[in-house]
Amino acid sequence: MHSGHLLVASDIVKKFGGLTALDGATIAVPLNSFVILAGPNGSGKTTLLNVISGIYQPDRGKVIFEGRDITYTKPYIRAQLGIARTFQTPRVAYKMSVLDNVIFGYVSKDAPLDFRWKARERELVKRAFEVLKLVKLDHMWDRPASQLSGGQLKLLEIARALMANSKLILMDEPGAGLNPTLAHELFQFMRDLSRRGFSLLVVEHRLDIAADYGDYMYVLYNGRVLAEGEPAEVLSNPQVIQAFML
Ligand SMILES: Nc1ncnc2c1ncn2[C@@H]1O[C@H](COP(=O)(O)OP(=O)(O)OP(=O)(O)O)[C@@H](O)[C@H]1O
Repeated sequence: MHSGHLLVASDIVKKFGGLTALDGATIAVPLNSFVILAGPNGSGKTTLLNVISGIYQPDRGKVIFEGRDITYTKPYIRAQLGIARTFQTPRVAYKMSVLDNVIFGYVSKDAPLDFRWKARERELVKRAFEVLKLVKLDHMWDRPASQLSGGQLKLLEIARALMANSKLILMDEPGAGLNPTLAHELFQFMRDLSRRGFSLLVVEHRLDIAADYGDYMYVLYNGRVLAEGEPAEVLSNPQVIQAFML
């Protein structure tokens, strides 16, 4: 089961004291795919992203990335292996330029100063520009990140993940706070990325929009997978409709 997948999180249980946030959830992300993780508030979506990125360790279950068991590996090791995470509120350095955000997002903040200096070498700057071109922010390279719009900040976070050569990008509600036009553009961009060698696992509430672009959807409910499959099909499942109404 699930052979050939980039990531498999199987039978994940995560408890917070007496509360069971995840209760045996299993999801898989194939190579080159855009997978949507949906579910009502409190169903365990963010907790599952945190278990996959290593912020939490599960009480039961396994996380397998490229065939390797990473259930108990530290977040920075997972980042080195190719797992990137973006957050609901973009975590960028607002006073730094767009270009420096891409470069220094790649070089860890606790890296020694001379290493950080080396990061400015030509090759890295060149690559940062290529990545910025990909997210269409190259014309803004010397502006402080504070001048970017909400949608552009999300693209900047994606740029940092691309700069780090990530294979799997975990995103928490990228569509939040964007107008419908921008949300469509962002999801289209994410779909394009998934056709260029990156896989995405995305927690999203704007399902009316995201469903058009995702390859596969999981719906969590009370910490378990209630339904999975092609997005349009999943969203017309009566159990799913009921879960979202409760
Ligand atoms: N660090 C924590 N300590 C205690 N309880 C937590 C913690 N993190 C999450 N929970 C609880 O676990 C459950 C699942 O939360 P989680 O944030 O994963 O849900 P979610 O599906 O992402 O919800 P939302 O859509 O509202 O973001 C909730 O009941 C939440 O209160």
